[in-house]
Amino acid sequence: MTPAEIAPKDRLIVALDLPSVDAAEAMIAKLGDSVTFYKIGYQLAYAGGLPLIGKLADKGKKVFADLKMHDIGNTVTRGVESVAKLGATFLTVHAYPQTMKGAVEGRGKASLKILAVTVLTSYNDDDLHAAGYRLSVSELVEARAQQAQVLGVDGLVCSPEEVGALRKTVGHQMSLVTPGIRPAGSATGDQKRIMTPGRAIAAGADYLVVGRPVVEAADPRATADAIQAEIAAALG
Ligand SMILES: O=C(O)c1cc(=O)[nH]c(=O)n1[C@@H]1O[C@H](COP(=O)(O)O)[C@@H](O)[C@H]1O
Repeated sequence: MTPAEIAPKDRLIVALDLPSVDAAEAMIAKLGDSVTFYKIGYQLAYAGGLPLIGKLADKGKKVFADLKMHDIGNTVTRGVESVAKLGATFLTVHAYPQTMKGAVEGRGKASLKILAVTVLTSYNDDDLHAAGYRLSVSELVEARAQQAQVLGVDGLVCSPEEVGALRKTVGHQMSLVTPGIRPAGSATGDQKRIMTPGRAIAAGADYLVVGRPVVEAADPRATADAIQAEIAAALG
């Protein structure tokens, strides 16, 4: 699917960062038909949330399995083979060459798309240096994007700040999925590389991942609707 073909509504991915399947199902009911795409990450997956992938897919929703895999190549390959049977649209792995290679092998011809997490949006240059890297965030994102493209990865997770440069590197063949989204006035929390929904879309992001600003809102549905409206306006 080319970026222009993604419906504005399908560009918002709500992160179900919630402590239980019951809490997630209550949030899904609250959001109703406002939200078509959900993300299941560590908190919900480790609380028994993986079967929700199939349940949501059966209801016509799309699911991003944010399992951020990283292990020896063979283990990643076998793990991805298992996830490919669950009905998810996207699966994350960390953007290390062996990991990405193993993930692409595990995906095979399945419909699951592999997203490589370039540099987490809670990191800045100082955090990377503290972790032992010599490159800046923008340099490491760029290097990993090039490696991901060569290895046949389907898309990248990056901050909206890198989207403009990455489009030039990978064109429209790879989906660019951006967390670090903060509607004007919402709390930043632990995110360091952030943008508003409208600016992220204008920068060229295909999908926006939003967690706390929606699931911790007093009215999650109204917040999701407002983000959808901002996305639609930015697309013009
Ligand atoms: O892979 C991700 O989705 C991810 C990558 C990244 O670099 N930064 C990031 O925040 N995320 C996820 O995106 C979501 C952002 O949540 P909020 O900060 O609450 O909007 C969380 O579920 C994170 O795990």
